[in-house]
Amino acid sequence: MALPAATLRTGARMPLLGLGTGPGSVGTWQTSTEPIYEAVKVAIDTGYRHIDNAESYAEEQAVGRALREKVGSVVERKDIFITSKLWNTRHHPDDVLPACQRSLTDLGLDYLDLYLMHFPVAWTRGDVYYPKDENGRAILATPDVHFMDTWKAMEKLVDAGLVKAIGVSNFNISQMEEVLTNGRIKPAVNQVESHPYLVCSKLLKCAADNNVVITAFSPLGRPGEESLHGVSPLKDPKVISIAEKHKKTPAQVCLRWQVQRGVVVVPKSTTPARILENSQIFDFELSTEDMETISGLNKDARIVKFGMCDDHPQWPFNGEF
Ligand SMILES: NC(=O)C1=CN([C@@H]2O[C@H](COP(=O)(O)OP(=O)(O)OC[C@H]3O[C@@H](n4cnc5c(N)ncnc54)[C@H](OP(=O)(O)O)[C@@H]3O)[C@@H](O)[C@H]2O)C=CC1
Ligand SMILES: O=C1CO[C@H](CO)[C@@H](O)[C@@H]1O
Repeated sequence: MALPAATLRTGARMPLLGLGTGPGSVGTWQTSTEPIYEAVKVAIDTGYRHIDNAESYAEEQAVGRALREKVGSVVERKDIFITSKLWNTRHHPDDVLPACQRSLTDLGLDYLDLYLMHFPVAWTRGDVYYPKDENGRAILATPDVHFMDTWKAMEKLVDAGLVKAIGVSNFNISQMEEVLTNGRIKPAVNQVESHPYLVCSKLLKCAADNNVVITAFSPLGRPGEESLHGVSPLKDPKVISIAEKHKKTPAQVCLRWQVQRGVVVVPKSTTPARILENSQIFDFELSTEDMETISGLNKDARIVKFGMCDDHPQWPFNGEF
């Protein structure tokens, strides 16, 4: 099964559907990486050809084990799209190459298809992923590292052939424009939170005008953690009604709405039946009216806010998306 793909500014094809491997809200994390190892194998057997990773998920070794079992037998390396992300504690230009090399080693790869700057905010250097002070605030980098300095170090990863494309994540419109204007290499992708309650229409327009592909993270609104964040697009009566009309599930409707407007989705599941369910979104079409109804549900409701660093000048969520 060849899944539909977006074309990056590099000419590479990025499958519109990928498997998320992130650990969910801080505080809910599982200690075992076995579910992700199993999920990646199931996903590849199901036909997924895109896996979304990050150093900070602490799951890249498990993903790497799964890839080693599948790449070369079930799928060729060139036919699978692997993303990783540079974490907030690795923004110092001297830390960028080692961080990328570590992800490559853990994933067992000699190149990444896409490497994203995970957030525009630099935290203090070191191996603690969530460095916090006694008040629970993130310890910021001192001196600060501006994201353009980090970006310049990421450009060198492309020059060195370690990554095929670079991009950003959680960058608001003006931050994305800053990289577009000042970067020698322009960002191929901006990965942001998006679901029917966080539609990001202005960002999508700006991205389309500038040849940036948008990836939606938390595309299902992280069901199961609603008590923590109160965002439940899968329970929205209009989403449910559209799903019933198409004999699909609310999750499939949320994912279809994104891919039909050209947005890449990376739903996470470690449940084989849901991994399959989330892939069955290319055999039906939403009407123009369905698309508009879903876009009309926007509430600018954000799950991933990173309030622990909202005092940083580059904290993105007071800007436009
Ligand atoms: N760049 C960034 O800053 C961020 C990136 N991400 C990326 O995006 C991915 C997805 O986002 P995430 O926050 O995990 O949220 P999602 O919206 O993908 O929700 C994941 C949750 O949904 C459940 N689920 C999956 N499929 C279904 C379904 N068909 N019906 C009902 N429930 C379902 C899963 O449970 P189960 O496993 O039990 O099936 C899991 O608990 C992450 O894994 C990560 O790769 C996420 C957050 C931030
Ligand atoms: O990428 C991510 C950023 O931080 C989140 C914390 O809510 C992670 O869980 C997530 O997967």
